[in-house]
Amino acid sequence: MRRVPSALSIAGTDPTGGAGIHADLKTFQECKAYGMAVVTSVVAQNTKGVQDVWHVPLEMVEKQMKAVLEDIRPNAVKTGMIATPEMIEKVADLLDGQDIPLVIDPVMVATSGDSLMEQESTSLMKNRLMPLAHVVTPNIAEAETLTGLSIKTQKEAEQAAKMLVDDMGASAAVVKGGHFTGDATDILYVNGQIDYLTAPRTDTNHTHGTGCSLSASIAAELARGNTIKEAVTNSKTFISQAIHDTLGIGKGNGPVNHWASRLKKDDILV
Ligand SMILES: Nc1ncnc2c1ncn2[C@@H]1O[C@H](COP(=O)(O)OP(=O)(O)O)[C@@H](O)[C@H]1O
Ligand SMILES: Cc1ncc(COP(=O)(O)O)c(N)n1
Repeated sequence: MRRVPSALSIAGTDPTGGAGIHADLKTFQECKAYGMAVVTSVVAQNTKGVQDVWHVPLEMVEKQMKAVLEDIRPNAVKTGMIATPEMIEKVADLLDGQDIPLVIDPVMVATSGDSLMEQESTSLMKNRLMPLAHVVTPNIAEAETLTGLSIKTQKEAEQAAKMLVDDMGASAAVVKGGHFTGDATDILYVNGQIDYLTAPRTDTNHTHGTGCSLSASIAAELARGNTIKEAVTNSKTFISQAIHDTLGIGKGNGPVNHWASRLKKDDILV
């Protein structure tokens, strides 16, 4: 019998497979963790945008989480889209005290610009979820909403990362620089130290699900027993390859290539 680490995603759906739990499960598999998923919201979306959202009733979110947790103890958990204040509270209550490494991707807006979180959720995200986070992974806009800072420079992104940890209680923060210009530089703040993780920017609009996939990779790496710094560094390599080796799927902002690192030329259909 083989033993593998397991990782759980608590997030919304994307029927085109590029973002949300679909991206998370693909990433867990690629990053060698057994993948599990609790659905928070069913989202009718594609690479062009979000058409509709249906929130799973609270008691069903709770039942899904309990079904997993009473049977299989995940080695790491990640949260993605948790849209309403009530759902944030419920998820936080169920994760509090579990002592499982937790990655929080504070999903607020899709790549298409459509909102995925109610505005009233921000304070609960800050007060209830953030203190439970081993790693929180906002993009620039999300970091601005959480900290109230205006982030135009990397120094300001550093300041936001420090606030998320020193003032809001996360153990580590990665402020992602995907929406800056120039190299794709993410700022990691952990153990009182700032690190810059830089990759060349790929000239593409196929970035649907980049944030989901990066945070899922960090969760899988933590599940495998890596330190936060190792997990974030390895995940940066994973996402950079997945963005660079683009698939060209969909009519809008297409998904990343989760199996880029092992895809051979012959596997590509033309
Ligand atoms: N065009 C790109 N080329 C290379 N890396 C990118 C590109 N766009 C985003 N990234 C990287 O993808 C990850 C997700 O970042 P970002 O796009 O900012 O998050 P989100 O999807 O949450 O908006 C980060 O590691 C970021 O640096
Ligand atoms: C269900 C769901 N969760 C998250 C995102 C954001 O995706 P991205 O990683 O592009 O920010 C999304 N479009 N849909």
